[in-house]
Amino acid sequence: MISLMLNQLVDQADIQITGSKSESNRLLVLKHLFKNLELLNLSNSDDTQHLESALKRFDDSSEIIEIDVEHAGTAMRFLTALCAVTDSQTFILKGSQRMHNRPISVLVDALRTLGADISYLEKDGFPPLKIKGLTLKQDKVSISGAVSSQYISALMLIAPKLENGLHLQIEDQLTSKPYVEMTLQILNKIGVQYEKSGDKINIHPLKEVKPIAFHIESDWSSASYFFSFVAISDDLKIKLSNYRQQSLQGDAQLIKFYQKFGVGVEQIGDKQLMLYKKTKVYPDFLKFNLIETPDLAQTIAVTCLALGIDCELSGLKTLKIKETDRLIALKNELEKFGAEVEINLSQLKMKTPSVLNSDVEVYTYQDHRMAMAFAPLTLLIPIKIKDENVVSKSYPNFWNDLRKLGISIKS
Ligand SMILES: O=C(O)C1=C[C@@H](OP(=O)(O)O)[C@@H](O)[C@H](O)C1
Ligand SMILES: C=C(OP(=O)(O)O)C(=O)O
Repeated sequence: MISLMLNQLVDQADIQITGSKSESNRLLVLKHLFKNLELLNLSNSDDTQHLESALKRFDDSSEIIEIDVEHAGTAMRFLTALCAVTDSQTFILKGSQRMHNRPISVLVDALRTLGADISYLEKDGFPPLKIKGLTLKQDKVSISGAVSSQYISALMLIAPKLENGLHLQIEDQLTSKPYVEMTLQILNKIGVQYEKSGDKINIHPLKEVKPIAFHIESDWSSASYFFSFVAISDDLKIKLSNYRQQSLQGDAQLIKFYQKFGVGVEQIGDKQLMLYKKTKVYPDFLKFNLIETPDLAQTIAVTCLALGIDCELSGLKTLKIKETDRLIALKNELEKFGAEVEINLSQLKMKTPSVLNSDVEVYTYQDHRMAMAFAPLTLLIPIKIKDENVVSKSYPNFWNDLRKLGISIKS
């Protein structure tokens, strides 16, 4: 447990966040498949490190290669597809207890349709998995986009290595769409050809890529906590390095969302953004659909709480199967501060209190984003955060970076 307290808020802080974990994890898989990629500004998140260590294990000579990705969702999903096409090796893919309760049958069924040999080792539909790598011959599959976009990205990443590429038909409403776009754009940058028309994606095979250096933009989901700090502050400025307003990451939509919270963004040169407080006039009520940006839900809910803005956040159906059931976790913790929160399967409605309760201990439910989303409340009241080390899943330097704002952090 740590106690956070505002010492003396600085006028301006310079924050350097490492590369996007989503871009990093896609590129690591592609580098494994195509070799010729040089990756700059790779994420230092646990999730990326788990994937990197897992990929090193592919050279093991053991009969069965056992890989543990702990809490890393993209690593679990991307490796499932990659192991399935790694001919003549057998893998056991497992994760944390939570990972063993995050569904994977949509991806496993799609890979089986393509000819993969995958079996469930415990509960049907969930990791751990046993995967016997094969050369997959099929090239057509339909897959639901409603549960997680990561299943679709996983298939797209191995697609150029399939003999005839892959014809994907996405069924149902696609969640987290910008992550699928990101995968397509990254594939395209390394030379993979594709056609996309409505719910159909056709990815062409590619034998090899020309040597290419890829400069990974810093992580927009991690930047969200600083947008929240600026929104809650009177006049804080934060300079973020390695960001562009035009991004492969859907969470760059933060700029649009945080305009409503009075945050302005100025581009400095090619690669830096300055966040500043533009206005202190906000609406009393805000409605956002976050189906494209689920990782921003917690940050936005806490900013609303801090600014006394009642809100209705929708498009949150997938929050239940992330690091924790984020809808329940949010309701529990927002209510500790005095908010009235109603949740259903895909929505959160909040009525904010006129004064925030103090002396609150925020529980984090093994979810990095619970810890980081609540931290900006420190600008208003001292708070305590339980199991603070969870942040390393995506942003290991988070607490050190908060010290740069003038916040004292004591264990
Ligand atoms: O593809 C990716 O890199 C991600 C996709 C999203 O997951 P879902 O598609 O499961 O919503 C997002 O929440 C996750 O943090 C990263
Ligand atoms: C949901 C997340 O990650 P993943 O699904 O990759 O575990 C996240 O980082 O918020």
